[in-house]
Amino acid sequence: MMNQWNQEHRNDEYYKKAKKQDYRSRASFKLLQLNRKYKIIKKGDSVVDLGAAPGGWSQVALEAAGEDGLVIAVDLNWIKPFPEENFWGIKGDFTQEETINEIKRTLQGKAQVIISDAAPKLSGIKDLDQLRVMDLAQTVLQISDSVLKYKGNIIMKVFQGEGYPELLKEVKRNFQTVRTTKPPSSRKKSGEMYIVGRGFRRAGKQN
Ligand SMILES: C[S@@+](CC[C@H](N)C(=O)[O-])C[C@H]1O[C@@H](n2cnc3c(N)ncnc32)[C@H](O)[C@@H]1O
Repeated sequence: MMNQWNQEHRNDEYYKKAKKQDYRSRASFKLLQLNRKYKIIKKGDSVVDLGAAPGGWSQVALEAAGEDGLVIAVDLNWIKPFPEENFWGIKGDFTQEETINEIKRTLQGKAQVIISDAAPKLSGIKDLDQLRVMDLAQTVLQISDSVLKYKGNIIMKVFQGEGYPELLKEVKRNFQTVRTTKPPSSRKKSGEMYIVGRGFRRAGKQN
């Protein structure tokens, strides 16, 4: 018998839309809505998608960046490849240096955009989970230091709680304009928030 979560999920408007429009996840609509509002990904952009499986955000990024763009998708889990030649999947842990090096090798330069919908495995212990969420978000910021182009953009998922104000401050130090937002397709009862940063301005990094 179907449990309550599955039942609610299947009745969900965005779940149905994702099925109908051939998106791999309902999460696709979050990036669609964020990108429509903030114009983060443009044609020809190189995009690094951190925590990308099963690939719903990558699909949207591929559409937004077009055939002259590049999408590199990284996840602990295998991501079924897309037919587009400008898609590159990496199975790996982005907290590990070898994975970062593989991203850099594939990029052959730097990315205009980093998107991260990454979420750690939850233990159910609230404080520990918040710590893991914040650790992962800090790692995403560190990756932007070496992977993102000067004036590049970022979208990252976070959960409000311990460590969130400090993280937000750090994003504000690193980007010219920063917004926090919850797209309409993000479930109201979910504590997730998205930080949108534009204009990466790390000192001395002009490329
Ligand atoms: C909510 S899902 C992403 C959904 C995706 N944006 C989509 O639209 O299909 C979060 C993903 O983060 C991945 N993840 C969490 N920690 C990771 C890490 N350290 N390295 C790589 N992927 C990670 C998980 O494996 C999971 O697939």
